[in-house]
Amino acid sequence: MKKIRLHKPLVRGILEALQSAETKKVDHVLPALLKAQPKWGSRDRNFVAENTYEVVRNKRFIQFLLGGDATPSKMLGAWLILKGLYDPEEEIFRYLDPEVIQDNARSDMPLEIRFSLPDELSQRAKRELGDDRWAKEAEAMHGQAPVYLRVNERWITRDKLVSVLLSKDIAVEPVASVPSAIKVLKRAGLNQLEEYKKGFFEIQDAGSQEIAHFLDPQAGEFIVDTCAGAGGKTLHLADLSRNKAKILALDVEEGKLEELEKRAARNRVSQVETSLWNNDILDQYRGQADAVLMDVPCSGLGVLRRNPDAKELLTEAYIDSIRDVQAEILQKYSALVRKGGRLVYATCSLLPSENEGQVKRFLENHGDFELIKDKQIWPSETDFDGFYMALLRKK
Ligand SMILES: C[S@@+](CC[C@H](N)C(=O)[O-])C[C@H]1O[C@@H](n2cnc3c(N)ncnc32)[C@H](O)[C@@H]1O
Repeated sequence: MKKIRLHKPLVRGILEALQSAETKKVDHVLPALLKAQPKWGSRDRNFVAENTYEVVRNKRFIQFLLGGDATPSKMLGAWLILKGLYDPEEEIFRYLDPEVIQDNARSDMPLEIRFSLPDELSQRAKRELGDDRWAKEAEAMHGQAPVYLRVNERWITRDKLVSVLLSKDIAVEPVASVPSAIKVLKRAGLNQLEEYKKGFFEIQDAGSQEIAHFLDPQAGEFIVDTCAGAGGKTLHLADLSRNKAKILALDVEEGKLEELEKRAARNRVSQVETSLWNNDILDQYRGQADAVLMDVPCSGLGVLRRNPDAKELLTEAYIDSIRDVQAEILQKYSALVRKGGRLVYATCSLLPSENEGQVKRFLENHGDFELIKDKQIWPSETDFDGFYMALLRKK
């Protein structure tokens, strides 16, 4: 195997991140670590970030290569060997045999090991989706997630933003099937750009963008976004309605709504009001909303590749409990929809029990609603994250 020299501080940086990631979320660990190294250039930063994420994402697979549980140091060594980066001078490669590791990687192994999935989660997905569909989706969701932008069409057209970004050497292309989406072909410091600071675009998966289009907000409407979080979809609804719909953004977490308000200021959106969920909201707005978006909490199975360390948490018990929350939100907030009004129920899950199953159960108990259309976005067919959305109408 070809030997190369690895830059020691970078190897130490990855190791430090991996050690911290044993007890903390990798999303929290990495930014702090990179911030403490202002002298690293963008290539070095990418090298550290990518390899940290990859080792976390491939944990079970790497353990298989090493014949069992292993230290972060050995895991990183094995991973770099697989990528063809081998430096026998480096401590992390000591006691590792590159040939054995490469042979092990070529051997037959179940999908749960190949894609580092917990057995319980994978069994559930197979039961609900069937083996073939799950195999395709697990593979599609295994790698690094692509980056997409959502253009704020109130401020700039998509074509114009594409040409501005290309002129700055940022490789991008429009996404044919989603009118607001641009795919970023090579990672770049997007949130440092003047265009971002001016609110010309947000960073948002293309599948996620389909949800606001599904609701089709109109100027003059009163819209409630019941699970607004930090406002990814709220802001898109505001842009599509040309900032002319009145939007009430609700959530149960204050910190997220505060973030939404900051983003709304950057997007120059003025028609959004935020509120923590409380029972008075129902009394105040019962039967008044022209449209309600329920972007409910879910297993997040469709966004696994963005949260490589979250999959361990997706036990049967957790998925069942989150389904109860979804049913409760549907039941409770549907009272906000006016007669003839629209309701969009959405998740970032692939599981029918969180998706069409929930909608079916809701319709069985709510004869005053009807299903207009629904859609499942499959990562394997789109390279977007996996989302489900259903458009219902109150009769
Ligand atoms: C899928 S996330 C929403 C993402 C957000 N719409 C966006 O586009 O960025 C689901 C949100 O539901 C919120 N949530 C959880 N339980 C809730 C409840 N009972 N009522 C309202 N929101 C709830 C969570 O705090 C979380 O922000």
